[in-house]
Amino acid sequence: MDARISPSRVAGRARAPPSKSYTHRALLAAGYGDGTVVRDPLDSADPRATGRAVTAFGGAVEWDDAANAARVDGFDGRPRTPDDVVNCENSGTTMRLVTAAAGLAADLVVLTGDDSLRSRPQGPLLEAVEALGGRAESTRRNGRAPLVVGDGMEGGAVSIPGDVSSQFVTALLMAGAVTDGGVRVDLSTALKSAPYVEITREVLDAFGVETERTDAGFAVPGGQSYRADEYAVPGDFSSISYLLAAGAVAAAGGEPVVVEGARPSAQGDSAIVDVLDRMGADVDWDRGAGEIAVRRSALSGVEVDVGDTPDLLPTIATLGAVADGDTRIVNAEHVRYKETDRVSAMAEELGRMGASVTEEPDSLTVHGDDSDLRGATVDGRGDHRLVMALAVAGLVAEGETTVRGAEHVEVSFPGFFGTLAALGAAVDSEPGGTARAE
Ligand SMILES: O=C(O)C1=C[C@@H](OP(=O)(O)O)[C@@H](O)[C@H](O)C1
Ligand SMILES: C=C(OP(=O)(O)O)C(=O)O
Repeated sequence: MDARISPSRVAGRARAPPSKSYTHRALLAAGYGDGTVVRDPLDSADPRATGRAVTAFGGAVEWDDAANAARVDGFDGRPRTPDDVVNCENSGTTMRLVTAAAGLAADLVVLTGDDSLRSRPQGPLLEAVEALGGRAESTRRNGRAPLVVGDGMEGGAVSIPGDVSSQFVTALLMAGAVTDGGVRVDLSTALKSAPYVEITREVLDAFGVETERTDAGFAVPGGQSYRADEYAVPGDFSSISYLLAAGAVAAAGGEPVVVEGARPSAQGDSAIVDVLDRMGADVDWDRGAGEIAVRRSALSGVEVDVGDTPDLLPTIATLGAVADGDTRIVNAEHVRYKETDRVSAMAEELGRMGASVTEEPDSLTVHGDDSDLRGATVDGRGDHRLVMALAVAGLVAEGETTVRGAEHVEVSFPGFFGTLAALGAAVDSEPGGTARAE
């Protein structure tokens, strides 16, 4: 599906969708337990994949849209061996978290995913599961899915790199809690995306599962049970970043875009508020009310370290194309291991729209002074974050922008185009008309 975006002004209130990261963890934690109602879950493609894995492991997940809840019956401890392969589709979080869970199964579990997911690195996690006494192999012996995992992983200590994916740590902590001996994860290189491990620890704590920071990494004592009657998911700051960016570049003169559902949590991506502030945006976060207001203002380039916040790179790159001066996004190599290589994909696609961008292995610099955004046909490359960041650029490009593969917003923010339209953006994301709020 194509989305066509014409230059627009936006204003009004919008609600952030619930957090994808919290939803994945809550569904799987509920699966490790004996039953939980997950309130305000993100009902989108990636959490649905985690929900199906919980079901395959012997639990049950009922999505109740009317009640805004997912009712989970857990498999209570070690998962049952699934009857069929587990397809994680496009979701890296699902594949990593489910790989460690599968390591606990008595027999073998086969995990696969779409083309993108089967190209993403899993090797260090497979080695860790093997070091803990399970079996974990890549069928193509290239460290990528399809995977064959199982054979009753036990507890113990493992060393893994921290600069490929923090999801390996999350996965081992979640599974380690139900082993007899617990799991200690020592990091052999500095941890990137570290706030995501704090999200994990926050969710596990809410399910009564204790974790620890150690000198070399993290540990989880064994013999624990996941227990929570209810768990409520907060709003998603990666999704919020697109709405705030839309307001910062395209809000109608003097009028704010107000994003609701922005309560403080462990999400590193709340750093988008600080990034916008440093760029000169008129942005105000009322933490108590969970609301962020942003008005359009002149933006200036800044340097942003995305070591902790890889998912913000596409949003910041778009902001950089609108700002004056250079926006340098550094510490970004791990952003290449996502649904696409987002460093080079954003360089190329923003380049098609007239942005001047310099790509280096670990950084992306957008030269705002040499960037004059013009409408173009750009390719979302099957990556939800590219689609959303390029759509925001389309709000201020001269002429019409067509984003290919717009349906991929389904992964994390299914209502994205409707939300933009309700704010007043001229967006046509369906055959037969331009959606614009009255
Ligand atoms: O654990 C999570 O929920 C996530 C961790 C991050 O990945 P990495 O740890 O692989 O950087 C992030 O990019 C991803 O969108 C979600
Ligand atoms: C990288 C992402 O998610 P995952 O790793 O779960 O595919 C993302 O949502 O940007």
